[in-house]
Amino acid sequence: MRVVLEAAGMESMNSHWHDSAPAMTAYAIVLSHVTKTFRGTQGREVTAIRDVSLAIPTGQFVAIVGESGSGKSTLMHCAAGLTGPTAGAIDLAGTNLTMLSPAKRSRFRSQHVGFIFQDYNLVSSLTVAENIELPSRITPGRRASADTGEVLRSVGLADRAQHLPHELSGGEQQRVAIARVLAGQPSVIFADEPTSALDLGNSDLILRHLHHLSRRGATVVMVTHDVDAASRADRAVVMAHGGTVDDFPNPTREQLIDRVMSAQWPQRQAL
Ligand SMILES: Nc1ncnc2c1ncn2[C@@H]1O[C@H](COP(=O)(O)OP(=O)(O)OP(=O)(O)O)[C@@H](O)[C@H]1O
Repeated sequence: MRVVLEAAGMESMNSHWHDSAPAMTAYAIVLSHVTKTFRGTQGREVTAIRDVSLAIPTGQFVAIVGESGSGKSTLMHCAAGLTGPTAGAIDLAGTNLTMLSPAKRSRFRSQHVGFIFQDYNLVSSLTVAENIELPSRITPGRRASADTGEVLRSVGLADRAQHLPHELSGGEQQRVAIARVLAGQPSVIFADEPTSALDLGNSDLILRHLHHLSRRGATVVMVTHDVDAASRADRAVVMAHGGTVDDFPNPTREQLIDRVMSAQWPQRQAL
């Protein structure tokens, strides 16, 4: 572990995670000094994340938590290879993403990575079953998918296979998105605010599935501003102003509320 942390330049930031980490040697994701700057209209630049280093062991369920604008989505998009960093290096599932062309990066992503988005991202013209089978049908080299009926049963939607997404509630659509990930069996899963539009029961189900997936060996990165959801992860990395400011193993809701608020709004102490 020390070797990778040193490579990522992050020994001190992760010291308490380091102390309690299980004896894992493999890392699914390593970000080394990653910066992402967007050039907006009229040439104005916004640096969304700055010099971020982070190492995520294989099989860990990690939450990236922080206030709006802190850089969570940008970090996730860089780590998943959806966008290239301005500086720094990203290693995902043993492959240096920054060395790949956009086309190769896209192929790599479709073979190894699963996504769950806040707005479900289902293809509206395809049935629930077709949405679940789509990634393995269009991706050469993708691992054989699990049985569609079986994964639908596991998310409580066995009787909805032939329905279109608009015939389902938001919670049910997110359960289809989880079923799609279960079917594709990716080694790394990125979830961007997967529970923010859901009621308590559906949120709980999604979080249980994410936890279960990580226990089966998948690495799960969940971006959220919901500290309740984040406290269900093995680890929470707190972001503020484009950087990582803390890193909690087995985070509690109270720890996260306090750290997120003090990082983003230091002036509140004076009130
Ligand atoms: N394409 C872009 N062009 C210009 N600026 C951007 C772009 N994407 C993000 N930003 C800026 O980068 C910063 C971080 O944005 P990001 O979406 O990563 O934050 P976030 O923590 O995910 O926020 P939220 O929780 O509201 O989604 C913000 O100031 C945002 O305005």
